Amino acid sequence: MSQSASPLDRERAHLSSSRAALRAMREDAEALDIRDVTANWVNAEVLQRQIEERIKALADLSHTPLFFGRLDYLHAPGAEQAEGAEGEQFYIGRRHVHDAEGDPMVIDWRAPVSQPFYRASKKDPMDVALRRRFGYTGGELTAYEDENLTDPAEAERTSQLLQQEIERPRVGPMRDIVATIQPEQDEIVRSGLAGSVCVQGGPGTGKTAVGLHRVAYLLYAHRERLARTGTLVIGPNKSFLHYIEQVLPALGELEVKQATVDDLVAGPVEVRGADEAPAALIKGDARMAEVLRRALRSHITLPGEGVVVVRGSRRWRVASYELEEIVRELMGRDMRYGAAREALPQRIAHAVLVQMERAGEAPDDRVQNAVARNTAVKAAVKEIWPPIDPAKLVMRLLSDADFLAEHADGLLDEQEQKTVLWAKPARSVKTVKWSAADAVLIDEAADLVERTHSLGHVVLDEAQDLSPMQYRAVGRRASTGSVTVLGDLAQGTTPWATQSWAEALGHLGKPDAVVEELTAGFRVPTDVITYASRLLPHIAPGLAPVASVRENPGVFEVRGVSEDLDVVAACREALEHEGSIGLIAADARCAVLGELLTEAGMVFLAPGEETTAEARLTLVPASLAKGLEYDYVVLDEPAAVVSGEPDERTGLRRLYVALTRAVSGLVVVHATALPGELAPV
Ligand SMILES: Nc1ncnc2c1ncn2[C@@H]1O[C@H](COP(=O)(O)OP(=O)(O)OP(=O)(O)O)[C@@H](O)[C@H]1O
Repeated sequence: MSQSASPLDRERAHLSSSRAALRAMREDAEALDIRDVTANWVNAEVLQRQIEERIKALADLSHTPLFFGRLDYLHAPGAEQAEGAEGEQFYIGRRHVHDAEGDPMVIDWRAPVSQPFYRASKKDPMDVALRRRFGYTGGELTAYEDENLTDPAEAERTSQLLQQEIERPRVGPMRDIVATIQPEQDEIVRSGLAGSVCVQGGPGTGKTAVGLHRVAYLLYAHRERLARTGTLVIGPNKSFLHYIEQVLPALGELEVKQATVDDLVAGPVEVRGADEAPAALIKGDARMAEVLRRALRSHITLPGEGVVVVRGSRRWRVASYELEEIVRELMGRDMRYGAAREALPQRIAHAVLVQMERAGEAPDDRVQNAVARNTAVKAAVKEIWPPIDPAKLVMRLLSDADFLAEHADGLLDEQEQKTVLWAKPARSVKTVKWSAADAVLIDEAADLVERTHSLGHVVLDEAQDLSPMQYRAVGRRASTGSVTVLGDLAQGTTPWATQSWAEALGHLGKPDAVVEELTAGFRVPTDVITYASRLLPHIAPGLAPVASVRENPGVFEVRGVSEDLDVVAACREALEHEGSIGLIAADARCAVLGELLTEAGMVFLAPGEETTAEARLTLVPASLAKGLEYDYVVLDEPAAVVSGEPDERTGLRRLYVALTRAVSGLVVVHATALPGELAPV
């Protein structure tokens, strides 16, 4: 390229040579012939799968630019910052691209040299002279914007490209924010794997985005370790998981599992029933963990008599006091019920071996194993430390008033015990209509019997809604790993929603996690968030309102209407704007509104379904709105959203969630009076 080419042309040239380099990398991967290098077919399969994944990861996605930024360092990173040391230029993108010589063309955003792209400022330029952001239109590089971080004459200003990215209308599922992660978000994204983090942030402050980028970052920085131990993202429901499922693959991470808490504990039983709130509240209380522990341990009985082991012509007797000693010792250890049960026969056998040695025999390990398998020993173990089925244990606690009373003594009062007991005792584990809270109890019991497998890192989104027992279920899946907890106390809509992060983190087993707060709002326009924040003093006193960084003032209207057809009309008006439209209504109103939309010939989707040019309207029951966003929201009948919940505070919190889903505009339509709490404060 000639020297006279414009800077934009030069950047475009770098883009096309980077694309060519990526293509070459992909072709190299495709051409790999592994037939000669692998000794057996199992290895070949594994290797082939890795190569296929690499090929997939090297795809050049036309809608995601290969790089979005450039950093011109004053000195080569890592080199002595001596006078005269040469600077270096890096293009920052979603993945590494190198040329035929192996020199980098694009650097992964997660690499240490990329960090100043997110964090450098005039105050702390981090050895960066120039930060350049690129703007794309339909895959074409069309603009760039520079910040000369070390130039004292240049004033600090907000980036227009950044602002445009934040203001861009939303269509379809959630997208990554890799080009515009903010400094305070980046600190959370890049915090170390060893520590757990908890992020409190109001609606639209980017908690979900931060959590997903953090997983991508950790997978980059600790790929091998996490490939072994695994990562998991937990979200509130299937629609939400569907909404976020594209983000990690877009960042090149295909292996992260996603689940709801219900999915985590599913397996032993099928959930077909539901609890009334008071019962669910007690079943979700952390005291239940102790009830279960006691109930399980009550099955351990101290031996009434000793064990006699016959071997050949000799009989060996382990006296009951000796057995008792063994059992007490095992009970005193921090061992799972099942592990201790497995250890017991060996302990008894050991006691026999000691006697054999005293009698002048020289038994070896094989003899000890044989004694451990002896029928008399097995029978004793079964009696002393019987096998326990976790589901049966929970079934008995919830059906047998005496059994519950015995183990809940001093933990649950009489009324509480009555509340959790089933009206009719169950006949078998299979016929019980298990509730979601029961499944969590079974999961706790299962963990008492056998340690739950722990992952390397778990991200828990919308964490404020979990019960203490659910936190414990999540916590044991990260007992040897770390967690990222994301939530907003003001959006807690379950009867057991947490009151404080310290409490939640305690139940999760991560009391030392750092609590960070995000307050800059990227979703909701100022007028809308100001209106919604009127509810804050009633639903979460003490929490700071979100400060919107959106420049677009958005559309905001509160409209009194007289009939349901006016709601349909409001949706039709909203459809005149581009982007996605959400009609949010109390769950009980959705059927009626759905019928009216159909009669009006308007196509609509369910939450989580992907919007298309033909179908941009989603009918969202208020109970499923959490975590989602739409360009324009028509919020139907706030009073019905509030009264749809068992208590007023929950109702107002549900309303707060519904009011904060809009990116560009919110129209509140109501035929009945608005809740008084929406009056100006
Ligand atoms: N740094 C950023 N640059 C551009 N967009 C951003 C940034 N951070 C967040 N966003 C956008 O703001 C919107 C809200 O983000 P997100 O859903 O992560 O917020 P949240 O805190 O989880 O909200 P809620 O509490 O409602 O679940 C998303 O569209 C997200 O892409």
